[in-house]
Amino acid sequence: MSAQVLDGKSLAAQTESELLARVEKLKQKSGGKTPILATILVGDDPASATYVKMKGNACRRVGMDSLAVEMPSSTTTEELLAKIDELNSNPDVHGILLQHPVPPQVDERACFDAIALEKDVDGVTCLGFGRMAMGEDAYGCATPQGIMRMLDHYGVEIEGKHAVVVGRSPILGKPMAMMLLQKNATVTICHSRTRDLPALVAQADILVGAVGKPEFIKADWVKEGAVVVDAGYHPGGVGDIELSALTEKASAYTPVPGGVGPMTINTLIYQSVESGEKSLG
Ligand SMILES: Nc1nc(=O)c2c([nH]1)NC[C@@H]1CN(c3ccc(C(=O)N[C@@H](CCC(=O)O)C(=O)O)cc3)C=[N+]21
Repeated sequence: MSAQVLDGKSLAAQTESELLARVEKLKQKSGGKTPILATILVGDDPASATYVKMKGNACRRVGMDSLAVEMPSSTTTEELLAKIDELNSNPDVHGILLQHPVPPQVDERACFDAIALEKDVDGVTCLGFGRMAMGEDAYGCATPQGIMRMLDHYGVEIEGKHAVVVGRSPILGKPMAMMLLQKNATVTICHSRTRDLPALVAQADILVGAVGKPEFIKADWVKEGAVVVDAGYHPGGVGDIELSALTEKASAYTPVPGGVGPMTINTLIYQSVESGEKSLG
């Protein structure tokens, strides 16, 4: 049997039309105001610049504005902290995205954590993570939250399932594991020191590839009927999982491109609209 495609691109497009209506309503209520997402790009990495541009474009498609902040690759932690402070106290800004990665001299964790909780629509702060992990109200980290929204939309059952997350990065694997745990999955987190990764992957009812290495997870490790989520994004349109060989074996999978990527951006925009509604509505 061939697998169900968890189409993130079409779900994101469908959600955008709902968001457009919500932003329109907010504008009427607030005398023409619109939610604003501030995007911060530090340095001149072309891939990061492209992603940030895509995020700004998505804002405009739903009728929001974005405020694009660009800082040179020589930026210090202090300079970036000062910029974040300024955006925190700007009442017209409802969300702040600090694009990862920042240049090596910048303390990325300190800068993420300087983002005010109510503006942390990308879900990168320790406080937001901790609240989410405890089941308290917080904006979820964009990529894993986008994956959760997609699993929910396509009716993938999570409770009681064995979810195996390969990768433990601060804005992907770690929050992903906590979100799946929150939905009552039994969660295994694998990483670079894990012994016998293939044997653990083979146990997954839900497999999440979040290692950042092209096709690192092999198709023949995966259990028949697994739900396969590929959060990797690499040049040439491949993910972290050998997906082409899985379209018959998995029960469902996220394509690359068109799966997790569009849902990441959509979640950032979705949460920015929510933040705008909280302060303008
Ligand atoms: N603070 C922070 N938050 C992030 O969410 C964040 C980040 N930093 N740094 C980099 C990663 C990467 N990321 C992607 C977003 C969209 C696509 C995406 O839409 N990809 C398209 C293909 C895009 C293309 O290359 O044409 C797709 O998968 O269909 C991919 C990757 C967000 N990230």
